[in-house]
Amino acid sequence: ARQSWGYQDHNGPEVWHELFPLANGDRQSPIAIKSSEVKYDPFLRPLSFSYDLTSPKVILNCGYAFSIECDDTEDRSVLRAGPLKGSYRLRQLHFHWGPTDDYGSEHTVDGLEFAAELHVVHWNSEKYPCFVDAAQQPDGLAIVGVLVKAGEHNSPLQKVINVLDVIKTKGSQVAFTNFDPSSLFPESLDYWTYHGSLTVPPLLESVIWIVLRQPITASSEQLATFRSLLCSAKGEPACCLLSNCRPPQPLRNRHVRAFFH
Ligand SMILES: CNS(=O)(=O)c1c(F)c(F)c(SCCN)c(F)c1F
Ligand SMILES: [Zn+2]
Repeated sequence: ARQSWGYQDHNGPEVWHELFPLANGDRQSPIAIKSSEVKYDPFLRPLSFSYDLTSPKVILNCGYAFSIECDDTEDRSVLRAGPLKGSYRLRQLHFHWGPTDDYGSEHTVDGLEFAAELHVVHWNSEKYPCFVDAAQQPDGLAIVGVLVKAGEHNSPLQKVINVLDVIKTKGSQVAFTNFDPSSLFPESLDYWTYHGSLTVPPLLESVIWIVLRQPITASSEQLATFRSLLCSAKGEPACCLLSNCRPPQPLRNRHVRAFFH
């Protein structure tokens, strides 16, 4: 069968459109945020979230990233307000990164690339019965994006990094609970918001993006641990997951709104 998608030259973001035509859609993510072109929207509200420490259940290496998967069978961890109507249930969180500390975020701000980016994924549990259905709808998902700058050691992140050696190969997973995803948020919850998509195939255009203005930091050693994960399964020739970031996509007929002046 044809190689599935990935991040190498032969199967990376530049050729995803061959298998996933939505790659050339008109509300693709990520985007390059230009602060001079965003519009302050006085009707945007502060973000409101409440996360239950026991929602996270496992951490897994899915081959193109590692993710902390949460129990989303009931409304225990939700995101509300901000640009959203109704409440969105926490599903999972994961990171994107690059081969060096110089780039690896997906969203960029005024041309600035960050070392990595955290995505906290939620789905509209008021309107849709499950994540898979919500992911097909224009208002189905809400993802909080947090930019990660290389710098100071990040101690809440270290709890996640400590288990990465146990999920080195694609398909491996380990129990991971008693964790508060908001421990990874920066102090300011100022955000930009726009309508976009998943940034991996199938690139579904179902995401209300909420990108926090203030980056968090992680040390170079912590970022290097991300790159030591393997995109190969156990028993296969080892290949490191050096980068899993999609470059910015055309804004087309979209506006980015700011919660702050
Ligand atoms: C925005 N980042 S992303 O890479 O496109 C991405 C993922 F990696 C995800 F894993 C999920 S959850 C669906 C799988 N269980 C998601 F909604 C999502 F949008
Ligand atoms: Zn992501």
